[in-house]
Amino acid sequence: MIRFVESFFVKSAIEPSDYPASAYPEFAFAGRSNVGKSTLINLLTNHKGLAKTSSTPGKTRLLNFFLIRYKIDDNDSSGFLQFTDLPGYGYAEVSQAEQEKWRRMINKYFEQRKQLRSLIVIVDIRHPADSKDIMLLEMLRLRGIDYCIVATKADKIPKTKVAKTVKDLAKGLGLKEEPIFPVSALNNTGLEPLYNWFQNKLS
Ligand SMILES: Nc1nc2c(ncn2[C@@H]2O[C@H](COP(=O)(O)OP(=O)(O)OP(=O)(O)O)[C@@H](O)[C@H]2O)c(=O)[nH]1
Repeated sequence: MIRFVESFFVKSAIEPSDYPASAYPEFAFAGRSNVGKSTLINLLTNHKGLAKTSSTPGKTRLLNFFLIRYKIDDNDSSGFLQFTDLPGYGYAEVSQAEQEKWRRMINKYFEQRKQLRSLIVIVDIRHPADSKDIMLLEMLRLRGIDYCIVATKADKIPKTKVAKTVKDLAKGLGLKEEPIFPVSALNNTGLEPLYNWFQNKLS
């Protein structure tokens, strides 16, 4: 199984000319503000302070690039990949103009970042598919960008309801073959299928 054994913050950027030049396979994380994006990055990398976490929505407004060293035990291989933490979208107090700025920033990233392997779209398991999530998925489909969904905060609903909630969410988001992974950062559950997914994307 793949493990992320070392992780480093590389830089923050807005414009493509400032993106780090390295061409390692890249995975980007996106989602509405406060869904638990930073928490998920920290959990996956087992590095608490890597992405800043905060209970105040809308803290992440830049693209943050991270370098990750991975190891795969099964075949004794290792290598590097990059994570990009994309700014959160859809916080309540943000104006139309700010949202348009966000769309432009993200579109530029999708256009320029040829090493982008896949996007991890993060949603809160308790909230039905939101128009902002759907808009992002449409952008990805139009560009033919691969993605999966992570439904965070699975601990906030009864265990017996997780499977049905995930099914409804997949339907609401218009998913076809794309996987959806329920995860709880509080209980540290649901990560193995996601690690598996990363490993498959690298092979
Ligand atoms: N119960 C529970 N709380 C979680 C989980 N994941 C994240 N949280 C909490 O949700 C809040 C927001 O988490 P963040 O990781 O800062 O969210 P974010 O999406 O990075 O937020 P922005 O920086 O605003 O984009 C924090 O209080 C976390 O502790 C989870 O799986 N379960």
